[in-house]
Amino acid sequence: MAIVLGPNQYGKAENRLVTVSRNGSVHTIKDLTVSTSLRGDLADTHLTGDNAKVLATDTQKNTVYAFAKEAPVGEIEDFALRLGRHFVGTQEAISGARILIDEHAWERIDGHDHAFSQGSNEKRTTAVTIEGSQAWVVSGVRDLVVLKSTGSEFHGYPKDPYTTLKETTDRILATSVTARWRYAGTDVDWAKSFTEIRSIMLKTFADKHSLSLQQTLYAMGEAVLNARSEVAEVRLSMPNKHHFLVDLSAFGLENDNEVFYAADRPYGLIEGSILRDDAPDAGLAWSTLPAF
Ligand SMILES: O=c1[nH]c(=O)c2[nH]c(=O)[nH]c2[nH]1
Repeated sequence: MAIVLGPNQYGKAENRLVTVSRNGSVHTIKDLTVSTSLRGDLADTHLTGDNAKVLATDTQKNTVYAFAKEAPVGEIEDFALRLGRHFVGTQEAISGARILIDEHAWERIDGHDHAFSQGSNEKRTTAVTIEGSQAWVVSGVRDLVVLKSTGSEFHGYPKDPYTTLKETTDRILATSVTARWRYAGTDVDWAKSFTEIRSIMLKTFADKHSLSLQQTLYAMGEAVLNARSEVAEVRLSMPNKHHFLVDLSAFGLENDNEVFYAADRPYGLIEGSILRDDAPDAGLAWSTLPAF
């Protein structure tokens, strides 16, 4: 029996980067969380502590901030591709890179030039993987919280000795969408693609009469693939944020689908992938990302 080093990567996680671009008194801000991970010929440092091939995580952090000054950050996918290609292209021992970026949204306060409010916790995300000269881009959105107060039913499920859930033809459906979509290539208008995919998912959530959150999840992914040819696969993770009807009968009150208890846990967790059956091979696109 021999003990060997398995897959490994290293980098600086969650660099918080905020940039201000000025056009006179009109400012634009970008608020990013950037994580870098490098892979390659890294056995020596693990086995003997020889760091000759280890680009320090501190250097990786500095590169993130220097790159933000040397050229406009632009779209998160472009920034991630720049960083990943730089590390792989300039460090002989480094054959691959994984760059994760979350973009935190800020909105202008009332059209103000340089004051902003953070309206929601929603994040635009990207995960770029570089291996040699190849690149894969998986972008997405996190913490996109949505609710519809009707247009959702749930019934027809098996009743076993432990089933207490009542069937319903009218319930609240609420979730916090984590979506990741894999692009077929890298020649993409990232900003336009993001905006349209987000809006397609929201419209489908709103319009689709739901018989289960699973059906809604599939419909959202299907709608994205039907409308956006640049996307090969969509993975969705959607907690069912249950809203339980409160029993008010003890007070002689009838609850006509008006008063709910919003439970925070436990929650149903509905996850799935929707893809084209002729989608190009995923390669390393999903490596080290959560399954959904
Ligand atoms: O849309 C739903 N899917 C389920 O699988 C499920 N299970 C459950 O208890 N409620 C729901 N709702």
